[in-house]
Amino acid sequence: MTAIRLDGVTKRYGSVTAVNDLSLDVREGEVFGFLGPNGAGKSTTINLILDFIRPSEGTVTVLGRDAQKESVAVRERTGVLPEGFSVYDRLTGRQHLEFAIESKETEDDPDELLDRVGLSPEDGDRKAGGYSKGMAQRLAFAMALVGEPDLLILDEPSTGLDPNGAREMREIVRAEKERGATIFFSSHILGQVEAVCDRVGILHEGELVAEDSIEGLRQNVGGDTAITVETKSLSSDAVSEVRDLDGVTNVNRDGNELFVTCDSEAKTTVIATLENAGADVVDFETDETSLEDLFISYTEQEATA
Ligand SMILES: Nc1ncnc2c1ncn2[C@@H]1O[C@H](COP(=O)(O)OP(=O)(O)OP(=O)(O)O)[C@@H](O)[C@H]1O
Repeated sequence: MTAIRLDGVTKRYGSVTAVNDLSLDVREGEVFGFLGPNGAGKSTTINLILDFIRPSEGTVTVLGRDAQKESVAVRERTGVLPEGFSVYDRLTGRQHLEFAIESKETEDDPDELLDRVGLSPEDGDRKAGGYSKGMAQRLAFAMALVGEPDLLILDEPSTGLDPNGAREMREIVRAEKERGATIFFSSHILGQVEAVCDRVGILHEGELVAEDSIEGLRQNVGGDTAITVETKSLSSDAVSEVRDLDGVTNVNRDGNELFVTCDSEAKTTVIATLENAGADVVDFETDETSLEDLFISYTEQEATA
């Protein structure tokens, strides 16, 4: 089954065409990165998927159901982390989760959910109005996870998260995929997307200008990629595992920092391999220029077409 299918979808706001004849398939069980510069139409697409707005033309099918006619059934099976989520100031973190659990009529344990997103039981007791940006984002993520949804829609999920929080978010995304969920991950931060996504779609001025694996897209740009990984602890086993990966051409270690040169296809697995091998990854930096090139080459190609 296809988790999300958009077929010839157009959304107009007066003279503005936010999404133009968009056709897109997100496969069941994959992590799909939805990329695009500001104003490309990403939020509009998410709002169409969730039936918050209606298309001017075309059809949207989610989890095998018509997104408009069966929106309630769709939302029951979908967890959403909206962009710019604002908390209810007077409710505690735990009350937010209790509310989400009640709405979805599930048996989740709020404290387990808090723990999963790195919030302590004491944080859960606090009024969310006093939360930091990152804490509020973690809470929103926990709310999206309620009820083991078949589909997770994450709109700019790393907003407000420090590198540690972003890493934890990636781990949860991987765990949710492992559980069998489909994850639709919208962002304009390429590095975050490529560390977890199986495939990406690049949206530009309301049109899909590319739909492929990051490796596939990157092959069009070509060249080796450099990754600098900062860790808190790095075992020699983890370093060896990275060295043994196909496509890794060079690995240099300096204390807890690792410098990896690899071809485009190996890149996605380097961070995952390190994290799976128990390395405590604090932050990583990829060859941003080539990522930018990738993005720009697709978005400018269309602009000049
Ligand atoms: N309610 C609305 N009324 C009029 N125009 C709108 C409305 N919502 C979106 N648009 C326009 O549609 C286009 C796409 O906007 P959208 O918010 O979907 O982009 P986005 O990719 O999510 O951008 P960002 O990364 O900045 O969040 C923009 O030109 C925007 O101004």
